[in-house]
Amino acid sequence: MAAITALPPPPPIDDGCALFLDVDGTLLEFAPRPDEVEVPQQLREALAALHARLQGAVALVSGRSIAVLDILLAPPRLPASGLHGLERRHGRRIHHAPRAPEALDRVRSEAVRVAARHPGAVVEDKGAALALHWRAAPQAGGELQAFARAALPRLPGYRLQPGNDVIELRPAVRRGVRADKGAAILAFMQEPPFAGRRPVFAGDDITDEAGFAAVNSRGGISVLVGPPRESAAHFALAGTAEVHAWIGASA
Ligand SMILES: O=P(O)(O)OC[C@H]1O[C@H](O[C@H]2O[C@H](CO)[C@@H](O)[C@H](O)[C@H]2O)[C@H](O)[C@@H](O)[C@@H]1O
Repeated sequence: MAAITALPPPPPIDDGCALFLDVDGTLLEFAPRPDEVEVPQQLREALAALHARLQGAVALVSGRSIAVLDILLAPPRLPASGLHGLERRHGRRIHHAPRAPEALDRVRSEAVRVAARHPGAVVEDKGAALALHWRAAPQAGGELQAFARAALPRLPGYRLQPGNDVIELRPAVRRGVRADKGAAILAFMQEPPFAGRRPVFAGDDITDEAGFAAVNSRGGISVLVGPPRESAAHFALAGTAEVHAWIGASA
């Protein structure tokens, strides 16, 4: 990875692109809690217009579940990958995330008890994955991260997924294959209408680095959203408002 000083803004999205978009921190402004995000109507309209213009080659690639993405952003009901690449939907094809192991129930209950000591901390149940949030309770960050690290050995096949004021416990693989945002993007790129296009991916978080590497490997356009940091991305936008302007101008 190269150190980032000032990356240029991305070029316009043209008709030959396949567009992949992270959600929180990229399309949506961060909120204190996961269920408090606001979705501008103009964003829905821009996504629908781009979906039509790119002949369907627009997908959401998120740490959220696809079910939650549909609640937040549909219509349009876009192709999507959820849970950091663990699940994927394209048309009627659905690749489900692994089942949650029984041990996760106990870990979740214990996490809820830890979070309850810190007003504002949130335990987000994502099925096979568990997210521990401290955006509204910064003092809880150390304890929640320590809890997640200590719980990891009780969940064979799981890994830690650090993020923006959050740490997640989630399966590392799906059906024996590494699951991350890069793998999800490359899977979409094997299917029409994505295949043969130039991939474009915008994201803000550590989990998005796998997506940047994937589109870079295909000669695509990788866009870091937010303040400069070490990243594999080749382009940058300052925040969600700039993302909205970029995709809005291409819709
Ligand atoms: O890959 P993404 O689409 O960016 O999803 C990453 C995580 O986003 C959500 O958490 C983040 O956004 C919340 C709402 O703004 C915020 O409260 C939290 O601090 C952020 O970490 C979501 O809740 C997670 O499940 C996603 O994995």
